[in-house]
Amino acid sequence: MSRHGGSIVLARNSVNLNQIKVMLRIRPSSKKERGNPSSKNVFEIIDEESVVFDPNENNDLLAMYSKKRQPKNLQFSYDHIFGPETTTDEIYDQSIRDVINHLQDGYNCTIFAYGGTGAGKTFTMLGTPVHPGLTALLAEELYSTLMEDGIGVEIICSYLEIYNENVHDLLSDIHPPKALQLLEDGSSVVVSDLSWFRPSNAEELMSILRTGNLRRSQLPTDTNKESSRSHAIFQVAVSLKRRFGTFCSKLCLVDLAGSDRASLHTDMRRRVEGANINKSLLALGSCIDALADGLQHVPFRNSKLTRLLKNSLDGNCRTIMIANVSPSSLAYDDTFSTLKYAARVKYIKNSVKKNLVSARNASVSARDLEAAKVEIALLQMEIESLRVENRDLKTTVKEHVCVAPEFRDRLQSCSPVNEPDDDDDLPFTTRNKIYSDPGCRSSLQSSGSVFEEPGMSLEKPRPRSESSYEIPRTREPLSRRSTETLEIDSPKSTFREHTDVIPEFRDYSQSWLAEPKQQRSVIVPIVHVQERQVYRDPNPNTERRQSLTKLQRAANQIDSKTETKIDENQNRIFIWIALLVASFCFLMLFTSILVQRWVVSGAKHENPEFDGFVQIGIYTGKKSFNVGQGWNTTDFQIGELVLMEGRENSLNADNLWGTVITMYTCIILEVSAIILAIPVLFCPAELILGLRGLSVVNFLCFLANVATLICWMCAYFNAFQYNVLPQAELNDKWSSIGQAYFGFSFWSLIFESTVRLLLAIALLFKSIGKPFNKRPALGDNTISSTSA
Ligand SMILES: Nc1ncnc2c1ncn2[C@@H]1O[C@H](COP(=O)(O)OP(=O)(O)OP(=O)(O)O)[C@@H](O)[C@H]1O
Repeated sequence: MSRHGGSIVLARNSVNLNQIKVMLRIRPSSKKERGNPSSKNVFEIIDEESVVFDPNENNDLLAMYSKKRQPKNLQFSYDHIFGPETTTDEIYDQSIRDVINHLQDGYNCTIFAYGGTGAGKTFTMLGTPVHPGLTALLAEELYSTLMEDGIGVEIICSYLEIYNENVHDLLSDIHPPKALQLLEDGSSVVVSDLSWFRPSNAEELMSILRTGNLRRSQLPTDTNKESSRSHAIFQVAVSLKRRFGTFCSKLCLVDLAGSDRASLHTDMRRRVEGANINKSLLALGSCIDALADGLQHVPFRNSKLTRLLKNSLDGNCRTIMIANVSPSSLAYDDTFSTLKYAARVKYIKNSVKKNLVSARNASVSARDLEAAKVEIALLQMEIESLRVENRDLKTTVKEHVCVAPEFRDRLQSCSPVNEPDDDDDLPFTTRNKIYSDPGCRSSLQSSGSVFEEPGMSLEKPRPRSESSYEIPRTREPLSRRSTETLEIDSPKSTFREHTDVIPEFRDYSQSWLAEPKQQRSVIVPIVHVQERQVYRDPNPNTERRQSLTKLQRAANQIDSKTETKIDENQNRIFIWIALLVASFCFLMLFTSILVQRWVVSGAKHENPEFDGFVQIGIYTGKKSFNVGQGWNTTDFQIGELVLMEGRENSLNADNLWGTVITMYTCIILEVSAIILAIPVLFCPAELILGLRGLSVVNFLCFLANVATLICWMCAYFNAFQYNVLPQAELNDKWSSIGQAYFGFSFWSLIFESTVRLLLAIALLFKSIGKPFNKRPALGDNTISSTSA
């Protein structure tokens, strides 16, 4: 019972969540109202939930008998009454803050401000820079609360107005604004071609809102110099991914246009505007009446406003109505009308449900559809942003280029039109998995490790063996890049993991990009990465982790050995030179043997007119004497020299045998040096013999040469210096004592030995730090299965 006798309680308070929450906000008197003597306060606030409209004045008796209009003296109760002193912040704290929790729980929410023109709707919803409205406060808290979750939160927004019964997109740049269509979609209405934005923070959301406000139709009225001539609906869709599903909720913030008295306007445009505003508000009133009376038919289709607010009034939505009123009697009719509206709204019941899109429960219902619509809007946003990202990437790709055949091939292989032909031949599922990974390209691009240049010929890797492929070596200038084989046991690892884990890949891409563009095509790869399926661990996580650990270890080993790897191209040239030098040396040795002029000894006669000499080889010798009748030449066997009698120092057999043995050793080693150098040319050095092996062989050649030379020097000093002529010629007054000197064969061998020694040193020098003959065993630079 009211303390005001005769007043009627038109609204009752309720805590039912399905009911629309109705709040009354009485704004402070404006300057104009305060300055008007006929203006008086029409409210008496009883408590937080009750207010008396047009209360009886104290001099009741006088009023009763005077001709003055009788005060209505009506008491209204709402969920909350906010007096003129209450700030928007306080309203937010007391009644609006819960909206964030509802959104988080997956409930749709609508807050709409209702009231006559100049009653304070826009002030409440949007506010001013000094007094932020509910939208700003909600936006701030929405981001600060939801973004704490981090991953799985998406917020998008749209802003539209209904002006003269046309729906305009306030965020569209099209001018004049295009009238958008409303499409019936089951129980709800969708605005076609409405643009949605994804603000990343509250400030961005507010700037979107401000942009929309600038485009909103406004005109000054008698009551309000910035009167909104359209109904504005700002929508914020929220998607929250939770473990058990995705909550999709939507917040609608509605700032209705104030009712207008068309008769006050002479301007035709203003009259039409006013008529349309009133028409839509009337339609809203009819709907509220029908809903409050529980009628079967609610005339939502009578206006665009009611069609759009249908779900907020009659559907799955938690709705808050803020009835804005002026305290002044100057807005008496508007205020009374608003109070009645608000009181009727209290009787409307909604059916509020959570919008949970569950993977398990896929039954299609109205609320699922509602959630799906929000989801669709979010996905459309995502598509749009991906389009932009794709365009940016295409631009970036023109400046960055795929850095290695392996990378490029993989990128190529990601494309369905460019599947590698030999993919099926790959022995391991690992490789097939990588090649067929459709996310490969995007993951590579987003990793920032790999780039692709359109127009560049993409060559395939040259498999070294059926389970290996090529990747570029790093830390070498591109022009000197060589081939190496890297074995990595990575049965389940993706290519992305390769690029992430092996620093060489990244280094390569960086060095590649650092080179001038015209030089980039000179790519001589190659490191071979051999993927071997080693693990049979059924637990993919363990396997993956082990694989990554192994990759990391392999990468470290590559790092430490990079400096010691052989540049194959350089090696080939070097080995070619070594082979030519070795062949030349062998030629010298062969010529030495062929010429058989190791020692040449003069033969003097007592008669100085006579002349002669003896050429001494390994097996044979030749004597030439000129006794005045021309030269007389005879061959002889070296054996004869050994067995020769009458010599002061005979040429002993040891020297001869030593020469024969060392000479044969020379021949064998030199031939083998040539033979061994040939395969090294055509296979990786480490795999066959290695440079150091060749160096050793050449050094042995040198030693054999030296041994031969020593034999000859011994023979020279022991025998040839004294006498190489038989007794008969001695008797004929011939003598060779002290006249021997080294011949062509000896000097040729000395020259060859020197060259051979230099070659051996060069090979040794070149092979420093390289494996001796074979590449290291598999376990040395790969990770064997046991190492895990
Ligand atoms: N609670 C308040 N405190 C201070 N000033 C207020 C308050 N409410 C409204 N005003 C002021 O009253 C004027 C009219 O307010 P507002 O524009 O919000 O009205 P409205 O209901 O949106 O009007 P219309 O429907 O014509 O657009 C503005 O100058 C605004 O600053």
